Amino acid sequence: MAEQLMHLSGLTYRYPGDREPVINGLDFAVDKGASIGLIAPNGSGKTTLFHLMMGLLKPEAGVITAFGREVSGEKGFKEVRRRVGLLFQDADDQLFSPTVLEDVAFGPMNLGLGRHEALDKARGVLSELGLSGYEERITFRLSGGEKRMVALATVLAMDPDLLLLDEPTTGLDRDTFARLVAVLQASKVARVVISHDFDFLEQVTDSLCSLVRGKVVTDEGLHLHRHAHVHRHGDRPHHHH
Ligand SMILES: Nc1ncnc2c1ncn2[C@@H]1O[C@H](COP(=O)(O)OP(=O)(O)OP(=O)(O)O)[C@@H](O)[C@H]1O
Repeated sequence: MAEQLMHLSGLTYRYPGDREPVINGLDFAVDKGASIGLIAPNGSGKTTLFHLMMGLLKPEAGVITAFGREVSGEKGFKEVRRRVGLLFQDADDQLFSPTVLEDVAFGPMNLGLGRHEALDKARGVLSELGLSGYEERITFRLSGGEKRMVALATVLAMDPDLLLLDEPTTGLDRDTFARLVAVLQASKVARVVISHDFDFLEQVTDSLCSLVRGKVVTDEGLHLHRHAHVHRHGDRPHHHH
């Protein structure tokens, strides 16, 4: 059996005051090297699932195992957050330093790198993402698409073992979209990607799942739907795995 990075079992979560749990007895495993697309309707609980995986929300039931250990308390999730990079749906939740370079260097410094090394690391990642020249830009004045790419840089700078990307293509223009696809295709880091774009998921993941009534489902129908969709609407050459 493949080595598991994370495993969720019987996970249940309900927002305060809600009658129905949005995540309801969910099972989900992310193996080493996995590349999973998560496509499901608005409000089905995708973002909630990511927040549970990061320990930002506490489940009312279920077990989360990460890197071979059951995680429950804040100490365990601190370790999870060092090794799992979450790209938030809203880049403004991710960026807080005055300049782009400071923002991207913050994570590596937090992981214990010296300031000089961390800044080098940050410059390297920015360049990889086509963001050379952005180092001294004022973070909060960037455009939506620029913010999203800088947010991705902050995540990649931490060399995560697992990437959780929440709608990473939102607000990206054609060229930036293509750059994101290229970066993800070149990366070996395990990933779960939330997107409503079948074509994008087809290019950057090798399996698909959905959320139905609070549970992860991986059915063949999804793949049929995907290919039908791509066949009808695809206008780019597709990367096949
Ligand atoms: N902080 C919150 N308090 C109460 N309810 C919430 C909160 N955040 C989300 N919800 C509800 O939980 C459900 C799932 O939300 P979630 O953001 O996880 O869905 P999603 O699948 O990521 O949706 P989308 O595709 O629109 O981003 C929604 O009905 C939403 O209204």
